Amino acid sequence: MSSSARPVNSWDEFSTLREVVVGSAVGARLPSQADPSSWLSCFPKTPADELAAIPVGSYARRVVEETEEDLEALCATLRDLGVTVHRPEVIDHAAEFASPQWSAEGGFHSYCPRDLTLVVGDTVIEVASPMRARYFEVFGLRTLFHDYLRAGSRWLCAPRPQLRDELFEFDEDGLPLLGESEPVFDAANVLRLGRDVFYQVSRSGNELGLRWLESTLGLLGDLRLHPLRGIYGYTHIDSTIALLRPGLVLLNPERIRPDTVPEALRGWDVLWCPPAEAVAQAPAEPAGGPAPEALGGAPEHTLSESWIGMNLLMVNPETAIVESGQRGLIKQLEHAGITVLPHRLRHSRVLGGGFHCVTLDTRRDGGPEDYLS
Ligand SMILES: NC(=[NH2+])NCCC[C@H](N)C(=O)O
Repeated sequence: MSSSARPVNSWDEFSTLREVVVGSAVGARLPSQADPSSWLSCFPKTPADELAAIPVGSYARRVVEETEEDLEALCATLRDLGVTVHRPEVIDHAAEFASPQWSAEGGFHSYCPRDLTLVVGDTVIEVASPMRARYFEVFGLRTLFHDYLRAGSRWLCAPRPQLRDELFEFDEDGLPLLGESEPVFDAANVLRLGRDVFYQVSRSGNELGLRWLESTLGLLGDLRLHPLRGIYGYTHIDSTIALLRPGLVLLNPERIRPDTVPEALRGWDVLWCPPAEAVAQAPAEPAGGPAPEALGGAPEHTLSESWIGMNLLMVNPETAIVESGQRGLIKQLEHAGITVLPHRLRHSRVLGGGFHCVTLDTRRDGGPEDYLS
């Protein structure tokens, strides 16, 4: 982890990228789905009687090694573009841990730094994720956050969540829901647009989490928080909406219709994402990894839907890093004047993250602009 001499500054999803964290698949594992918080975060559409068929534990060696290759290629491209790149320190995701109310047989991964940390301007915000297995994941970034603090950044943490069983509710079909017994949300439920911030209320971010973020943003400046309800009820917002540049947004047509485009974005030009193109996922066979139940990621049990293909990273308002198999999307972006740098991310569905998920943009050129007037 190289120390950073500059404080964070990140107000949006598209201005020129200067510094970033790129996640890691080292030690990645799928936690037991017997835990309601894992079931809620990982397979919320899977009925209880099908959960047992999902292999848990360490991901297959091939998934990890190929993902690390893909992430290293991403890092090389970003460094060639002059971006300072950080990686998480290795966390023992196999370590068991517990709170007075629950125990976890192990962690998850450090593949998606986007999920647990929100950067708004000069402030690092550690969020309160509803997923128990992720409770200590952010510790892999603490050395970097200490550097940011020394460099002048502000650093806040959401109320430490208890994640008691009462937070995890179930619908009439017995499928998991997120309750309101305490404020919780993943940072990937949030998109930043200068002085405007979008928060998706869903199974990965509740109304109390929205209220806490609203109260906190009020400390950071004259910011406007836009709740998004009824668009996508599941995990994270970044395979539903991608802010490409001021005035241009990529939307998921399976989740948003012209008449349900968020009010604040009406008047923006919309690219409707073409159907996601299947990317070969790891086979189900174990790879002889350390764990007998090594997870290959049977295609029917992936953490992300196919729309993860629209989960892209803007490195500046004219340049995007997109999964190379998404040929229709690449053509559409290029037609909109965006240069696409295609990259592989072979196990994005198995591991649950695309190029926006696997990055945390800590310094960009933009500021608290008003892009909506
Ligand atoms: N930051 C993230 N990990 N985002 C992943 C979102 C994936 C979303 N649940 C989908 O299946 O489309």
